[in-house]
Amino acid sequence: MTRLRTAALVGNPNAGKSALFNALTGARQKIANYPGVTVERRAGRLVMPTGEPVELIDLPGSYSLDAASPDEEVTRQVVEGEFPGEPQPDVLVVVVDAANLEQHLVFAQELVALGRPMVVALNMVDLAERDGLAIDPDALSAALGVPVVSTVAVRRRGLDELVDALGNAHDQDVTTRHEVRNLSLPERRLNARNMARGAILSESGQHRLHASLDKVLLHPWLGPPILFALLFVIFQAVFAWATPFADALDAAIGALIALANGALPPGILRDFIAEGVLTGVGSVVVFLPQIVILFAFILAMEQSGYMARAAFIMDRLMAYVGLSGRSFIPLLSSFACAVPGIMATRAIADPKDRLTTILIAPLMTCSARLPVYAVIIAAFIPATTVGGGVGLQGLVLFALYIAGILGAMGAALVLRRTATKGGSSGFIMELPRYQMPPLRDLAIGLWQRAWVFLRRAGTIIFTATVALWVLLSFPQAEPGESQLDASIAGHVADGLHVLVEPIGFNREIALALIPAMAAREVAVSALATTYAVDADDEEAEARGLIPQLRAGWSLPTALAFLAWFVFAPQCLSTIAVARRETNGWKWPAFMVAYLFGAAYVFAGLTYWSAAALGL
Ligand SMILES: Nc1nc2c(ncn2[C@@H]2O[C@H](COP(=O)(O)OP(=O)(O)OP(=O)(O)O)[C@@H](O)[C@H]2O)c(=O)[nH]1
Ligand SMILES: [Mg+2]
Repeated sequence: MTRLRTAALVGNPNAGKSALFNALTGARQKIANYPGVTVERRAGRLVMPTGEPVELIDLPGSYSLDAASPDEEVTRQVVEGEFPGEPQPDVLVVVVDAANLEQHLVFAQELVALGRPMVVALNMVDLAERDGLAIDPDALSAALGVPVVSTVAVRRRGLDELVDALGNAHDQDVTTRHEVRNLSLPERRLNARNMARGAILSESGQHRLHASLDKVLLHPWLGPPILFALLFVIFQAVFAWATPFADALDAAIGALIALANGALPPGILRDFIAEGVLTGVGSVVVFLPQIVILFAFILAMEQSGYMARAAFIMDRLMAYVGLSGRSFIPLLSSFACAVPGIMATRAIADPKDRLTTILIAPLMTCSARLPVYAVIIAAFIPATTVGGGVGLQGLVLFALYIAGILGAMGAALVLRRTATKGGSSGFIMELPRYQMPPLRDLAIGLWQRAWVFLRRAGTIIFTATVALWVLLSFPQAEPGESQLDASIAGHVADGLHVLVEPIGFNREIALALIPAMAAREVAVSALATTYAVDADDEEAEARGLIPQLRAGWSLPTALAFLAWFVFAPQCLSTIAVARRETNGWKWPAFMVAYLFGAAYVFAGLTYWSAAALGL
């Protein structure tokens, strides 16, 4: 008996492979209630009851071994042992959705026909039961000729049995499975229907509630306004609910700065800690509550199954600009961050669709823009309500998100007629069932997002801000001279200022844009640090960023700054991932050029029209 070394989770999209992977290995892979979440292979360690470790591999969902999209190709390669640098998995764990059995058995048969040792995880039996379906795993096992174990990945049910079956499967006799070999697709479909019918013990049919929900939510006229209204509420909440928490964080950071100023002797170290670290990085950290609120909504929409409906609703709009609804999920992920968004395009089969989606993904308002938008809104947009208790600040934030979406749609429209010309493919996406988001998963997801944000603050934002502080602090100014004028950074800013002055940007903005190439939030920390370094005395320094902005910027400048960040591709990670996903520099270079061009034009238009209106 040889030792079991590797096992791979395979199956249709949204079967719960990653949920099983997380439950078995303790990993924290992203799971969400729509197809196409996992787009690359991930390995983790599963410890068998004997104490032996097994490498468990989570794979992208797939409908067959004839790969249609880049993510499905990864699955095919791993399953067939062609993935570079990786041996063929010893055992396949085929994950099927119990409530969608007929459909999932089509691919399962293709896998069985490979004649490899395998176990079937009959997952989501809880949802099947909820829908009034009772399924007999033994009947299914007899029909497929492989062991079948019922599981509920999110409640950790059936995991021990699955692990046992996995251990035994390694020495399976695969010679008894000839009957399913070499069937055509229609034959497999027919077989799947028969097998599913044979395994279903009872069916009471309680799909009605969900069907009627979809009648409303997917209604051609009702669906879009409902989606729109929901997004509107989210942005209202981001401002309304976050304020007390943000104020408390702000006060805490203020207290830390006062503490540092009191405890340390005047000098370079104190300035470094107060101006560079606490003021700079702190100015970004205060936006944590807003980020958390935004993600609470996004995660709940993903887990409940509503997000896939949103893709369905958007499909028509997407078709107008030459994209399919398939692009919606990657674009939606880009609201968190364009990096996973661009990776999610691997689930798009058509190469031109995929390229277009990559090129427009950075226009979706990622969470790194939230601090930039929020600080300008807090400084320049009064916290009043307009008609019927709608908060003006939330409204402006909503408008900025819409501006990003419209920008992306406009860009797609142009690209599809020029650079990525070609017919657009049809929309095929199954709609997942609705379900209450598991609170535990929500909490884990939120914690992960908060942690990503804080880690960025501690690494990339910290580094860029400290580097800027050094350039701002040396050489030191003569008495009476402004520190900014004297510094190296000030001289660099003078050069760039010439370029951006026509679009209403001042020297501080010009300076902040340089380190903000690393990440957008750095624009905020850079401004905070610049004003703190340049402040004449401690009192001016302690006032914080928002009063400095109010005192130093005109409204047209502030609006132009917002318009700039709707478009500007200020994120090195996005550029890097675009290079990786398009295998070269051509498209990322194109992306950066067109986005900077658009940023310049739209910031300029905003500045000049605001100025003309006398704002
Ligand atoms: N109720 C219930 N929900 C489950 C179960 N397993 C997974 N889910 C949910 O089903 C959804 C899909 O789970 P994932 O693990 O992301 O599915 P996947 O097979 O990895 O999907 P792709 O990566 O897109 O191929 C998520 O919302 C999970 O919370 C289960 O046994 N019961
Ligand atoms: Mg997955």
